[in-house]
Amino acid sequence: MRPIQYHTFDNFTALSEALSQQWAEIIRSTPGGSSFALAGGTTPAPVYQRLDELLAHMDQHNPIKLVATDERWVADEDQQSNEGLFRRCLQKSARDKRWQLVSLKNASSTPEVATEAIDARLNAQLPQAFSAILLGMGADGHIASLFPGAPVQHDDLTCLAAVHPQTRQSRMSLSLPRLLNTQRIWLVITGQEKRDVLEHAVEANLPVAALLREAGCDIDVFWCP
Ligand SMILES: O=C(O)[C@H](O)[C@@H](O)[C@H](O)[C@H](O)COP(=O)(O)O
Repeated sequence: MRPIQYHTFDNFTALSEALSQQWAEIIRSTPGGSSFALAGGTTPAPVYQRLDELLAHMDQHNPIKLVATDERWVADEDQQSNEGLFRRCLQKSARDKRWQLVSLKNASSTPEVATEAIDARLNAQLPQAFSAILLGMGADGHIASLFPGAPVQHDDLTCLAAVHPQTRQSRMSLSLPRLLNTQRIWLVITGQEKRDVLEHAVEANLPVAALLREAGCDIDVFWCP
């Protein structure tokens, strides 16, 4: 199991500054292009907003590809959409066309119907390995839309349709193998409850435990109380 490196901050503003600076340096120093899988949810928005500001002052316009770790199967303009969250948080850089979003959605009726087409898009438009993935974690230990009790794929890159256990919302998620194909893993969580969940995830066999067990790189946990 790869070590977890905890980076602890007094508040989320300090956490966002540190992570976005590290992120911007990866972008700045990768002239061939970099790619990132990004979590949605309520936690990471300030990190994306700070990166947007850093991109606005960056001279190098190195190619950047973004993909959601998972997307809710809703209209783009729906406030629940993770891709919509990225567009709202990264407005300046979106306007300046500084990055390309590879969408996890299409006009299909359900994620189940769309999986094959989305997978073909991911395979065609994303590099083999991400420069970094930015994950959140639910209080139940889920990452992306890999929820407790769902079968975990260990060698199939195929994206997967999922249903949120509480909201019953349809989701499309990157699979664990595709998420693990990365040079860096950033897990961004807040509060003591989530830190405790993470620290007991392996014994409780939570979805995040598969990440801890199978990661091919160190896991950087960015945490504040
Ligand atoms: O679509 C989503 O909701 C995310 O991708 C999901 O995996 C999220 O990271 C966790 O549910 C934590 O969400 P919070 O940051 O809102 O606690």
